[in-house]
Amino acid sequence: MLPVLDLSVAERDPSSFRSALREATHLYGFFYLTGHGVPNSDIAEVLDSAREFFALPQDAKDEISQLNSPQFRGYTRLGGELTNGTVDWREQIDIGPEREVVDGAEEYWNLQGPNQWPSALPALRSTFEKWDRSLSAVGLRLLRHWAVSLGAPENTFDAAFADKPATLIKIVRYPGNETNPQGVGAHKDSGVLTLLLVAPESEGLQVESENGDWIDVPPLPGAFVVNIGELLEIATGGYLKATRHRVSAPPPGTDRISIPYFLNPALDATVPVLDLPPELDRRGVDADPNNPIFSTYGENAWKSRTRAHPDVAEKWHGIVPTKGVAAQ
Ligand SMILES: O=C(O)CCC(=O)C(=O)O
Ligand SMILES: [Fe+2]
Repeated sequence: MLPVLDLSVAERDPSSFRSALREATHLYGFFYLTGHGVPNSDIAEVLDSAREFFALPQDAKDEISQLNSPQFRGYTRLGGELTNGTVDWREQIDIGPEREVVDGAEEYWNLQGPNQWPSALPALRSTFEKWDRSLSAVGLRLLRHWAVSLGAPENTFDAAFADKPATLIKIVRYPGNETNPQGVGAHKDSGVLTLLLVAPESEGLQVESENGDWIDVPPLPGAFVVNIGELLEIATGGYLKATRHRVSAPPPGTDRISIPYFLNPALDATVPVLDLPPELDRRGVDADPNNPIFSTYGENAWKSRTRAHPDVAEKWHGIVPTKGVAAQ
């Protein structure tokens, strides 16, 4: 089982929390987080809204189809997304920061703009705006602990997130089925840090271990599953690992609901590369020719968004993305 870290311990004993954080993300790139302070009632509210949305008739969901959005926001129906060039069997809403479109935008600046909200569920917007505030606070706290645990000043990562962080929230449902075993294919997250909320009893997430085995990650009540993204791997020269993970489709007659929260810096931010203390080994960043990792967040995001949603990329941007890994 993955390590379980209790963020409330960080208040009274920061150094043991930080060592555990560094070790868990060096060894696994993943851990469960308890003691995060997000109330159970907020957790229940986002999970209930997710269920309410997915229970709407198909045309009420398609009202906010991602195909309407040059910024890759809104609803993707079953079968509308690819990872490793293979179809993922999940439906989802993508929500980002609510900002003005950039005039004459090129490449990754095309990711900035408005969300689409379903008229059938007007409360969804305020529910997820509140969720964004709570989870960004948890994520930024974790980043300060990571910085210190790696021998850097506490505020090392603050600047990249201070102005216009490009957070992405997904609300996802994987229906059980017999024909499409890939809920989402194996991938690394492209940003800095992911806080994943999983509905109780929603199985299917697996994380790749050092020796290539896949470890099951069942939900732990009240805990987030936390993992690091490619930019923290870059920032630490590979000392911290962005680990590949995947979701297999649940058994027929059941489903999986999950809400990943991707804490990302500003689109044009470059996450600082740390000078690690000599005892921490910079084992190098994974070099996968199918998955170049860019140090500017927007470039990394543009790579994964256009690969995961080639229909939006082609319709609005006239591009046929290069093949490769992407799940966001
Ligand atoms: O749905 C999940 O539990 C994980 C989803 C995921 O890994 C992703 O969307 O990047
Ligand atoms: Fe992921």
